[in-house]
Amino acid sequence: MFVLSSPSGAGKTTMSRALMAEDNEITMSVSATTRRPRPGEVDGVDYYFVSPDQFQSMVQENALLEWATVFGNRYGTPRAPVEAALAAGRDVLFDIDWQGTQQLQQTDAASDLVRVFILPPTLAELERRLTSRNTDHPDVIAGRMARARDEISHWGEYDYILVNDDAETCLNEIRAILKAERLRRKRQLGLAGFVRGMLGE
Ligand SMILES: Nc1nc2c(ncn2[C@@H]2O[C@H](COP(=O)(O)OP(=O)(O)O)[C@@H](O)[C@H]2O)c(=O)[nH]1
Ligand SMILES: Nc1ncnc2c1ncn2[C@@H]1O[C@H](COP(=O)(O)OP(=O)(O)O)[C@@H](O)[C@H]1O
Repeated sequence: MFVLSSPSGAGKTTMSRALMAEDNEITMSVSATTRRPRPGEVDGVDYYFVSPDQFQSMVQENALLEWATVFGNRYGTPRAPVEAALAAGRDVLFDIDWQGTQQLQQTDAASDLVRVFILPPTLAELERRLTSRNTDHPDVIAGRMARARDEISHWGEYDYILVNDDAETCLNEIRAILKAERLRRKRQLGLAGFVRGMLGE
């Protein structure tokens, strides 16, 4: 379970899309949200766009692995697709905030979790990226900047911290983390059999 968190605008979506395009062992967890779609966002691909009532039903049916309120909207991870992907031996990529990360940390799957936090090079650059993304009203951008300090204050709860200055460098660092974490002994299923076979036991 590979988690990417960052203040809004630091580059999670950019990194997630690049990773998904090149790595076919990982499945993106598509969150449900009550926020409205941005131009170009596709229902079922970027998010499941749901009403507040639909979201509340998902909470009550225990259909979400974790959920949180961010910028006045509700966001949550549908449980079934994640459990199916993990059961099939696939890795799962989560673009979720610190609240969701803390909730995953409290589940039985905590030892499966790899938590990566992406920092912007500066707050001024963060604001520039939010503005140049051209997807949010200035009031919304101001709200996201106001929350950035709060989000950043949780950096100490993550396993890896990256500064997304140059996008390609940051992507390379993410690839390196993923590679190393996949090589951990506990994640190499079938290794014991491989070694037994090699030793002729
Ligand atoms: N806890 C939790 N946070 C989520 C989920 N999906 C998205 N988020 C977070 O909600 C915040 C806002 O996401 P979004 O509206 O797409 O804005 P953006 O990240 O600036 O593009 C980001 O910090 C996301 O990581 C989720 O399923 N659970
Ligand atoms: N390393 C980078 N250098 C310059 N611009 C970047 C970089 N990484 C991302 N961006 C741009 O910044 C904006 C915000 O990135 P995005 O991935 O949407 O952030 P998040 O998902 O964390 O909110 C987008 O317009 C994206 O193209």
